[in-house]
Amino acid sequence: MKLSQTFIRAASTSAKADNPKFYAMVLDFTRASANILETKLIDDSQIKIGYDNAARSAQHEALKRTAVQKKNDINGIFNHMMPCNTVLETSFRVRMDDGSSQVFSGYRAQHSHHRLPTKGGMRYAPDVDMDEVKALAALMTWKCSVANVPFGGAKAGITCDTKKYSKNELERITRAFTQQLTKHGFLGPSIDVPAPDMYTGEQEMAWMANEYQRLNPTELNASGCVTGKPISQGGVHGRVSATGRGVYHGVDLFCNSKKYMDMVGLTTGLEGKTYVMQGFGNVGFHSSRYFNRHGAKCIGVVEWDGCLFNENGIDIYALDEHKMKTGSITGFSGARAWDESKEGSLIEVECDILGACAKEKVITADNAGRIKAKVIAEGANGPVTPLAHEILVKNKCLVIPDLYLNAGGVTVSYFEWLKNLNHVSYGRLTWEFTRDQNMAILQSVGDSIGKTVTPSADLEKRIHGATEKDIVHSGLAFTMKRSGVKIMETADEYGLGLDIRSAAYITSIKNVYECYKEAGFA
Ligand SMILES: NC(=O)C1=CN([C@@H]2O[C@H](COP(=O)(O)OP(=O)(O)OC[C@H]3O[C@@H](n4cnc5c(N)ncnc54)[C@H](OP(=O)(O)O)[C@@H]3O)[C@@H](O)[C@H]2O)C=CC1
Ligand SMILES: O=C(O)CCC(=O)C(=O)O
Repeated sequence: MKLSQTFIRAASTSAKADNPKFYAMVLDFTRASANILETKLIDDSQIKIGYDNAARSAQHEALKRTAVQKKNDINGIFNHMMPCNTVLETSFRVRMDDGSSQVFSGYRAQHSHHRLPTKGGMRYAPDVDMDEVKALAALMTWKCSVANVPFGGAKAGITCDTKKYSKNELERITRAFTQQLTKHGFLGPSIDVPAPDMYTGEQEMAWMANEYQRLNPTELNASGCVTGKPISQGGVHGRVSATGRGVYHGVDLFCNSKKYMDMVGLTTGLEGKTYVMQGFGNVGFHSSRYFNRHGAKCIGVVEWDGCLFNENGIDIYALDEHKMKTGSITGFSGARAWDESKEGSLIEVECDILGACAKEKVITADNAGRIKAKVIAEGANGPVTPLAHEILVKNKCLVIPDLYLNAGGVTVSYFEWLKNLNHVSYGRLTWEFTRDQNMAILQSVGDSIGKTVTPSADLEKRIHGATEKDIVHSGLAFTMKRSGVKIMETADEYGLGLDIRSAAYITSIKNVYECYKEAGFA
């Protein structure tokens, strides 16, 4: 099928009430950007003849090919890149605490095998289905690629409402699903490596790793079958807060760009900016922590069961404590309850930044025109539909897109997986050596000036080598900065203005395209 025929804006046609299927929505974004990239790739292949012999003969060959042939070559690869490579839908029976049994549906989609293992989280929610898991798996491919994390994309889900099950039942559900994934070849450190997502966390990852190790007792790298584990099970420092920390780095990068802030009419820097946070789970809470630490003020929190507002700022630590104790943000005394039925949607209030950190399709063509925030931080996967995205860009809103902004989680998962394969924690081999080396430098300086040089209090704190936490934090900051800058360069190169989503997709698709192209195929 020709690319131009395939890449019709799927969501636009299926979006009467702007409620596109999630997978169609991700394909829509991907295809729109692939179309832009296709034209550029054809133009770029009108190359000048250089001096290197191998390059020259390839260039002569390229010159002989017509634009149509080039387009067909590109389409051949693009068409292979779009659909999910392999999917698993399985049902399994679990014993409940009262002795009865219940059947659950579980899904795993591996979107792209251009790099292995495939990687992506696992969510438990009452409405999870194959479409949602495929959409999230595709997003993982583009996310890993834009962040230069060497994995293909995948995602898993189990249709279940975690609030209805005991801890023992959740453990049996997780172990049973792990058995299914293992049996069908959808789990393993070199095949497919899940991680936390909505309503899963360290505990579920620990059960999964333990079950996989039980089923594969001789597998040396077994603990690398899943990331987001507790430290005692081979986890890495910093994974729990990594997605939120990455959200902060991405928002900080764009908010410190005069060019982007001028486009949306804000001053640079996070200091003094107000924000509303939708979703106060792992991603929402940790993003808020870093926003606050850098001077931003949380004026509203939105959850499915209630909303809070305080124009003087919400103490997010106290709110977290309250949610831990009561299971909900409602009833928190540090802010007033916002009544959406009378006051309208809280995500539509005047603020600088809206953190969309709950779930997909929360901003659609129906409410996009009423959003007043100048920056939307997509901590969640897929919070904005394609039609809403167009409206927001037209209204001069900077949407920092999911595939880039929430890549901090998978980036640190990558570090955890490497730690598991290396069987050694970060910093262990250099800790003492770095201290001795730094002391030797001070001694040498002292000898040459004839004085004893003692380390300052600050140097004393860092005189040892970097800790695991230091390495993870700096690796994450570097990744977010490098990919953010690359996306800005792509936006400039293609003249995309505030359409950072297309810039991120183009950057990402191009990486995967080059990987397939250079690998060749028989
Ligand atoms: N965890 C990770 O590392 C990563 C997660 N993401 C994405 O971030 C998003 C959130 O995930 P995560 O924080 O891990 O999940 P959590 O389960 O920790 O948190 C989800 C939060 O959103 C709230 N919520 C659920 N539905 C709604 C709704 N309709 N409106 C407002 N709030 C709602 C939940 O409330 P309650 O607790 O009361 O039910 C909860 O506070 C998802 O899209 C996920 O795919 C992306 C990258 C990595
Ligand atoms: O940490 C990971 O492997 C994946 C996290 C995830 O599911 C996501 O980024 O959406």
